[in-house]
Amino acid sequence: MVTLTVEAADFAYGGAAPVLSGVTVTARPGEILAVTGTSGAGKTTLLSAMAGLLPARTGEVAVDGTPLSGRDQAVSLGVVLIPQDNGLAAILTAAENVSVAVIAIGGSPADARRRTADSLEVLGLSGQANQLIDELSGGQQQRAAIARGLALHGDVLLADEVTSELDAANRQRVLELLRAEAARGAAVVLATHDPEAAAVCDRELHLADGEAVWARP
Ligand SMILES: Nc1ncnc2c1ncn2[C@@H]1O[C@H](COP(=O)(O)OP(=O)(O)OP(=O)(O)O)[C@@H](O)[C@H]1O
Repeated sequence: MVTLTVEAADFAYGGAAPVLSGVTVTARPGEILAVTGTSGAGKTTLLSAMAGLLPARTGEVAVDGTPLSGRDQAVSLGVVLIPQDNGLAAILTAAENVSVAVIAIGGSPADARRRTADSLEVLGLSGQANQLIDELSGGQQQRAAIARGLALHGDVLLADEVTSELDAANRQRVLELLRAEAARGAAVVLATHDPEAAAVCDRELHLADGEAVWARP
């Protein structure tokens, strides 16, 4: 079980003014932290920084006290990102997308087969396992990306707008799966503009006007 901390951090792209300034937040094991805000408020920016993809201009992002230096190191520390654009390889099947990711973090082929079948099943995608991503609907692709994220059994799970294309039943199922991830000890962060999704999270950090304030500490 690990804790991810963001300490007095500014996040910016290139030489531009910071998107977010003075952000301090902790993602704790066993909890779901909601990151909310309107479009463009900086939710993806914050999750990218938590994933090791965007360095802090000032301040620090750390996992159990180890400052993040890049995505590969974050992966080795157990930080899993389910990106907003799903990040799936369109020319692979749903099952291949999940299996390749499990093998990339050191899983055996047998492990990958088992975790792939399990994670696709809980997301209701067993019947689509061997379909190419290109052949899936937007909501099915979103669920395949979530399956891939769950199959990695991360210590930190960063979920960026993962319910945006889902119907009510699937949204409910995904929120329950995120809760189960927290229950096994993961620190879960959910970026969302959906107030109902945010409401089932343990705490809520709201982004607005370049700052992060606690809506529910
Ligand atoms: N790669 C980038 N280069 C430059 N600016 C960027 C980049 N990515 C995002 N931004 C800018 O950072 C700001 C925050 O964007 P971000 O994607 O983090 O917001 P968001 O809250 O996730 O929005 P949405 O809900 O629409 O996904 C926006 O003004 C955006 O234009």
